[in-house]
Amino acid sequence: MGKINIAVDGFSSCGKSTIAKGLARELGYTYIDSGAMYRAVALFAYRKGWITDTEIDDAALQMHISEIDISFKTNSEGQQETYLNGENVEKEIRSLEIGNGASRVSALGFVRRELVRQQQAMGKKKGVVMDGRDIGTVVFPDAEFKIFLTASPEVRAQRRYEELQAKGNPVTYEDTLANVLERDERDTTRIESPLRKATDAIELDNSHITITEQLQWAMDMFNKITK
Ligand SMILES: Nc1ncnc2c1ncn2[C@@H]1O[C@H](COP(=O)(O)OP(=O)(O)OP(=O)(O)O)[C@@H](O)[C@H]1O
Ligand SMILES: Nc1ccn([C@@H]2O[C@H](COP(=O)(O)O)[C@@H](O)[C@H]2O)c(=O)n1
Repeated sequence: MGKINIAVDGFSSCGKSTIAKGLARELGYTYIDSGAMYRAVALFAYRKGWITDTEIDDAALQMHISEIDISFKTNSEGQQETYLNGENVEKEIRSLEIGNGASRVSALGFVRRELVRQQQAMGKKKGVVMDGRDIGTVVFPDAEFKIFLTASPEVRAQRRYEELQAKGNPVTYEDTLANVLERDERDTTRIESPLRKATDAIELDNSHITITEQLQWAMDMFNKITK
């Protein structure tokens, strides 16, 4: 079998990018973080003043959506970083605030249609591991291998809290848990492409397994599917 596309979906902060990056590294595939694209759109809208605590100026965002150019580059340490109109925004898009803004702009149909179009173009030649919320259901419904990752909200919040602390981002565990729960609620209940497990996805609850064990599980599944 030639190269395939791999879809990794699941709840916020459950380890999707960790497992997707690991698979891409092992297989020599391209990793694409679709959540970073929604985060970049949110950052663009924040900077323009189109997102407040209570509202989004969706008319303005829609009118200017074609001005948003999102790309990825690999840095000298081999890490993929997100660029918004040529500017490296990797650090800025990882805050809880931008994560929350991303989950708000991602509910807008015109935003989803534009990003899904770009994501499908990236997967045309196969050999892509993409993580997100709608990869197995909407972006690559024909992906040969689909993973649906879960973990308890408390485990996810603790992991994200430790990660942000380590990066010098002074968040509290309580705020991190609230962010995870709020995004889960919005992502699963929105009208446009809500987070769902694709019927042909394989589910993994990684609450009590290590990063190494989950990658081994994914590689075993990949080998079974492609043999
Ligand atoms: N099995 C695991 N055990 C312990 N920590 C893990 C495990 N998997 C991932 N992590 C850690 O959990 C944190 C969140 O992981 P990751 O960024 O991969 O999640 P995500 O689902 O891609 O998040 P987001 O929804 O924000 O895109 C990271 O700090 C990562 O190192
Ligand atoms: N395919 C996707 C990916 C992401 N989203 C939304 O973006 C938010 C941020 O994504 P992370 O993966 O970086 O956490 C997320 O909460 C989703 O609302 C999406 O809708 N579809």
